[in-house]
Amino acid sequence: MGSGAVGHRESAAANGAGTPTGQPLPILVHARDIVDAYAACDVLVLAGETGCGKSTQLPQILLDNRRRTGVSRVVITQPRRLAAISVAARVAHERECELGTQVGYAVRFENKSGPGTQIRYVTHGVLLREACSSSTASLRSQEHSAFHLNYDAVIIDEVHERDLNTDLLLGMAKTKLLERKGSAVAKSDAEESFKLVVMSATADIAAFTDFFSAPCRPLNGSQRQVHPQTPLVVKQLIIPGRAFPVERLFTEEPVQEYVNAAVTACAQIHADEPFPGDVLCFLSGQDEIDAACALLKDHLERYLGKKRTKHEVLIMALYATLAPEEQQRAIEPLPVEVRAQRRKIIFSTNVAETSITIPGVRYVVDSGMCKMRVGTSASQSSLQIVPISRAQAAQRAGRAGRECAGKAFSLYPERALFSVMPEFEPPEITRCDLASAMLTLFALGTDVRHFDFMDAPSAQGVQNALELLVDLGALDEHCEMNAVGRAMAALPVGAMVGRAFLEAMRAGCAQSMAMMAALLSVEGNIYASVRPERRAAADKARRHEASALGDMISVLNVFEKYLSLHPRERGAYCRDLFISARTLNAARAAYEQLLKLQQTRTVRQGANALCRDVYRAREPSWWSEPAGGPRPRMQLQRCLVAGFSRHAASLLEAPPSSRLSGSPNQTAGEFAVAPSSSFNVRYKGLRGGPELFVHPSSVIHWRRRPPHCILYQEILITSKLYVRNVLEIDSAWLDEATGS
Ligand SMILES: Nc1ncnc2c1ncn2[C@@H]1O[C@H](COP(=O)(O)OP(=O)(O)OP(=O)(O)O)[C@@H](O)[C@H]1O
Repeated sequence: MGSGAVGHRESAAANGAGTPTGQPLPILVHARDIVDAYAACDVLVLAGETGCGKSTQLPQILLDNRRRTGVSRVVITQPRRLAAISVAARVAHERECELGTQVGYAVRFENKSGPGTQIRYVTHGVLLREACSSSTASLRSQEHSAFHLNYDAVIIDEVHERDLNTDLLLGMAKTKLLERKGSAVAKSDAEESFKLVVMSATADIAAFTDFFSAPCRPLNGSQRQVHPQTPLVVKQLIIPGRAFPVERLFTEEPVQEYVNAAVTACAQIHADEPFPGDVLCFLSGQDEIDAACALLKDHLERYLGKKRTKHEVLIMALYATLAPEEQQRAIEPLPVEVRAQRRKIIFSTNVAETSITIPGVRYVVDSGMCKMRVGTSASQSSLQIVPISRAQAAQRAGRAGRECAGKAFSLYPERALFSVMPEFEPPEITRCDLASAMLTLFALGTDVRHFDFMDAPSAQGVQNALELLVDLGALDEHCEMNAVGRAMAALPVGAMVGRAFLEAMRAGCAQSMAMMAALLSVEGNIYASVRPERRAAADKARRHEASALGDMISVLNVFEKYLSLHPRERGAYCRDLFISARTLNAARAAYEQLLKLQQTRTVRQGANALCRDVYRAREPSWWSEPAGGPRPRMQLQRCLVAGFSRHAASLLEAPPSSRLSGSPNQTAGEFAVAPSSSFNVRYKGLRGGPELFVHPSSVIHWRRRPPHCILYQEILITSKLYVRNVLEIDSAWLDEATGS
């Protein structure tokens, strides 16, 4: 291929890199412009309509034109694991190679790529961890940032989502590129010569262009310049045209009950719109999706009759925690021969919002709502159901026009796009607990105050995170990272879980805590969602393994039993207990990784330093077992307290019929026959804040008496502030752990 010519694989065309109608994807028409722009810049900001071919084609264009681009190894990030896996599978198919060879993927706890992989799809988090883990050498140097990536091209896809990891990647990559430009030393190795592409269908491309064109702007406004800064060459490219039009329809007025409205809309589409054409309906979370599946089934059976419903409609759910086989079933097309009389209706969270193509989908129903994590302090961090942004609405609608013209039915009036929805969702860095992000930065040798954020976190957010990290012992009183902090940063779990893990290493219960930490860190519920008619059976089965100490210990019981079984028996165990085999399998991978990490020097040094530094002022015997020997699980509970003390709450009042329990370990086995009235039992966070209620899914509701003091993993805000994944504790342990 001569200079200026743009390569295009025969195989890609043969395997569907074009549209089903045979016309090339818009991005392929502009391949030459892309190659030219990429060759001439440090950072390429690329925008193009949903479905124009960015995620699947761009890495291939760069690779197939390597003589001009110099790209022989490219990494491309996706916000979610489902997208990383499914797009990698599609590209492997287009390039006629086995997934994991030339084209592969890596998501947390799962790697399907090898040394020969040239196109690697990863989640943002995986790329960040890769950059950090190869940073040790650089940390010794004060001259350069410790951001190392062994790729020629780094593509950050769906950059409009602006999750925490994306923002860290953007800042680190910019600093690295500026350092390279300013450095007099010529670099020859690949990691020093990567170029960056950021892309999306719905990003504010001017903001990205400005960010990369500007010199480093540290958070504290200081003029810290390691090298004289030669500005980066930033090119902006907009790919015009979309593969297929999408007609967007809106309601006249806002709907009151959007789950019911979504079900009605799906039923109406089924009745009125021609076949073939599957429906993808966006709701905010698993509970809503389960309810919608059941409602739609009832609705269709009433109007069509059981037999016709069964024959004509396949109702499916799609969310992050679903077993991979079920996710696969939801996204794979119906056989061609049944498409003329059969329709798939998929209720999904935003896992299907960006990047992925669900073949067969022609209609989208958008509730306009999503779940978002908010709260800049760890104790107040919560999941809330909020209106989506205009960018998300466009992404959702875009799922209808992937293979042919489609329709998107929005369950909100058109005016809500401007009166209710923000243009973009607020970057996670401006609304979330920053502790884990700061650990990453400190581990990279970057003081957060010197970091070049695209959008600065609030001063309060930074303060909250620093305080938490000091409380957890990760930073000393001068905010310098110590051995405990370095160990916490090396663990692929949140800061609080990491601290509990180190505590357990010190206390001699690391194996159980590795299981617990894995369970607290995997995405998704251990308990699979159950149809209403099976709920009683599921409750009965689950109660068998449940602990009155709470949800954390109950799932640990289940996990221990699962691991003790022969792999052949595990499937049946999960089915009998209505447990998600996929989540437990992911937890097993995480558990094994944590056991390995526990042996590493950094982590061992962190656990040793706990005694030396963090507990130096305490009685040396405070950790010793109480007279009468250890009580079951007590060690573990106390270690969890050390990590989660900010998530402690005490009972405000007991229901009239209940007496307060005494010591937590005297309550085991005290389950009532039916769930208690404790749904209304109120708790108050020990650090203040609003009243909290235990989530209805908690085993705490099976107890005769609610516990006096609890820890929780997270807050979920729906009609009330619910705490989820609850553990009973003794309030005295809090004083021990916090040294008060
Ligand atoms: N798994 C698949 N099955 C069938 N067609 C697919 C599949 N994946 C992609 N395509 C086709 O390739 C086109 C481009 O997909 P791609 O994901 O590259 O687009 P994109 O520009 O990244 O979209 P978005 O901005 O929505 O992520 C789709 O519109 C669709 O026609």
